[in-house]
Amino acid sequence: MANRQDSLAEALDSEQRTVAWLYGRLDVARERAQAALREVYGRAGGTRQAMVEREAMASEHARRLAQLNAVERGLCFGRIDDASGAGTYVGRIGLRDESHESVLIDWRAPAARPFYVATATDPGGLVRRRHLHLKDRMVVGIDDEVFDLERMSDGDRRSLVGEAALLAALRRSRTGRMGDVVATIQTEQDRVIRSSLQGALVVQGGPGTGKTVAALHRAAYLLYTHRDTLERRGVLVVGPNPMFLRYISQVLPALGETQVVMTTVEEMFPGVRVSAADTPAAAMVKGDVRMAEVVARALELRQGVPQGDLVVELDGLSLRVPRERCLRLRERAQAVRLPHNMARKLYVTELLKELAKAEARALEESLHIEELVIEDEPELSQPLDLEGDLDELDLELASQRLWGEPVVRRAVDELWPELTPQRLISELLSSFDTLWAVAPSGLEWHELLRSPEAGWTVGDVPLLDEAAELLGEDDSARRVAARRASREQAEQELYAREVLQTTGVLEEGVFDRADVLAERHADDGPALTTADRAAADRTWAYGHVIVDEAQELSPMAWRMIMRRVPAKSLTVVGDLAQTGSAAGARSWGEVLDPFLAGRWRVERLLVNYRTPVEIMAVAADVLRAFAPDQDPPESVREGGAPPRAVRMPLSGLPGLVAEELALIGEGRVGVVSSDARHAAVSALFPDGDLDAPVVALTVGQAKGLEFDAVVVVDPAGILGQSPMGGQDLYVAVTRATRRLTVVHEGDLPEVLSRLATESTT
Ligand SMILES: Nc1ncnc2c1ncn2[C@@H]1O[C@H](COP(=O)(O)OP(=O)(O)OP(=O)(O)O)[C@@H](O)[C@H]1O
Repeated sequence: MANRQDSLAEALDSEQRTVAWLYGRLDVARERAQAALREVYGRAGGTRQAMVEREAMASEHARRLAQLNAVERGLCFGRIDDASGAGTYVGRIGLRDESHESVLIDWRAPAARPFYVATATDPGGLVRRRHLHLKDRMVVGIDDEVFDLERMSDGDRRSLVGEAALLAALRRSRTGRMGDVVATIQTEQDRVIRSSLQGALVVQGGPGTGKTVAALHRAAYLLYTHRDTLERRGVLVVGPNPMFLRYISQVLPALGETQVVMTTVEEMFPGVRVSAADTPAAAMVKGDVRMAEVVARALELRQGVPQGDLVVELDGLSLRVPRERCLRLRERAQAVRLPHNMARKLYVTELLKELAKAEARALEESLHIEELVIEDEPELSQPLDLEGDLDELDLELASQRLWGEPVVRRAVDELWPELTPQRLISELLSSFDTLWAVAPSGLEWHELLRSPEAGWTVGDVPLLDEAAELLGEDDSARRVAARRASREQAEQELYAREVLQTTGVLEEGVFDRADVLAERHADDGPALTTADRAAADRTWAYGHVIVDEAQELSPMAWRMIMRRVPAKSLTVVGDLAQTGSAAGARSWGEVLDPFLAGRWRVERLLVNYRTPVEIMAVAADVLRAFAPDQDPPESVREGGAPPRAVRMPLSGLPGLVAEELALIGEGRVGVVSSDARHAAVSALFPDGDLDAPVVALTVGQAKGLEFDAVVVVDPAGILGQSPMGGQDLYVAVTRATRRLTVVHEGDLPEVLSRLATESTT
């Protein structure tokens, strides 16, 4: 025994020396990046070109420095030994020694792959995989997995240590934020992470199978492997709600990646803030793919269709353009297939010419010129043809003059108005007549009717996006402004640097400088990084898009997402058994085939790293009842507290939650209730944000999150709140990592009968 402990101490000691040395290399790399950054900012003046180059170099050094700072915690977490006895260290970043030999392998590099994929049956040349546990810069633990004991030295055999690193990681209390799992990525997850950038990858898996965490590591892997393409085009992560984005917000920065744009469907239309909710029936209709046709037809109704002849009264003249003529102009404008606001220019130009001719005709009529006969001047006696005499230049001048007349402008605007997406959609959804005229039969369009003042809903966002595509955006003004802003920014930076230099602040260190830069980034000034520019631009084409909780997206939302990624390089992450939205997915083929025609692949994750076996048994009952074609995942953890049901009024919740808190120690409690009970429950736990010990949520908000203990309130209400109530209950009971309590006032739903009700106070 003593012998074994000595060996362990020896092994820890030896690893400590290596780890300390690796941290030394990290410090050197940081000093170099700082010096390089300082040197770039120290350079004075120069041409604009030189300034631009300097800015690019400074960004690169600053990025490197940020990356080196991000990897401080757990720099090195693994070691793989092959039969030759050589050990390779795996860490969050790659490092080299003075002679440029690799001393730490980046977890994303091909050489690190054996660390993740070696198994007892297929060790891939490894004899041992070792996990190192660090606290600050100290090695505090070691886990070994041996693949070939025969080929290990005696010393190494004696020092074998083995609490599974994965289980240790899973046992930790939840902090309210998802952490990275670089040290314990499992083989099936590694396949997801390193799957090719090309095409669409669907990651289907039950709750807690690590879909989200694998997708985020995949983002970091893709950025590492295809840095050139993806830094230019950017990577977008779409999550289900802002709370979820906050929950996952620390994963990528901890992996040294800060340039990924994260958003939700509700935030995907710049300038629109969602403030209302749809009924399930309205959400269903808004998400129906036929809404694309509804929007297009509503727009067509706004394109040059007068009720009768167009008549404009101007200075006592009636300018008349026959309806037939207006319709022909409309046909011509539509034939060029430009977006509405651009085709408008064509229509307006032609219509003004028609009005100019109409004016000439009206003038002729008013003067009765055709009746004028001058005896000796037969030339002049010809009936005058003012309209026929107008040449192109006359028409143009007359058009310009007419365009200056408010009455003409009003008439033209009426026929082919310049529209914003907001106006088109708001007017569509609040007009019985328009909806009635444009909706295809079978679509429950009356569910859409709302007042013109109603707030925007999540379901409106894809409709607005659809409208924006059809309307087109004249972004020339924006591009000119961006160019101007970029010039101003370069000048401001030069000024800031000169100020820093003259005041000597620059010499105090790069972080002072970085602060100045950060301030500038926060300004209204120009966006500098790809991520900044992409996030502000609705029409940005991303290099890769990751969609999480993808089963919730409606067909209309998919159309919007697909526009953001013309190359169709996507990671689609979800679980068809958890679909809560009435407009959500029932099968991946149904969702993706309209865009990808079968060109997508699926990876399945089957192991649940979150929910203990005992709780998963309850969840499996729910799944069997409501989605019998879906299989629950297999839990790796067992021995959790038995899940329970408690019958009691809501007033008893604070006491019960306090009990749960005491039982889990450092961790966090999530109180997940039906929509109907949410207001009352959140009044009991008012300051529940993600970092608080207790947070009250609806099922929709809890999607994708996890807590040490979960209290599900009003299961019957959850089941009844929408046509997907069964799936909602499945989501609610799969959020716990350790303890599950179901609180009910009435009878416990049959599907939860496995839970014995504890008390009836
Ligand atoms: N390889 C791993 N090592 C350590 N922890 C892991 C690993 N894989 C997953 N986990 C942990 O398991 C939990 C569930 O992961 P995650 O949230 O990614 O699952 P999910 O499939 O997205 O779940 P849901 O469908 O419920 O949203 C997280 O705490 C995650 O950190």
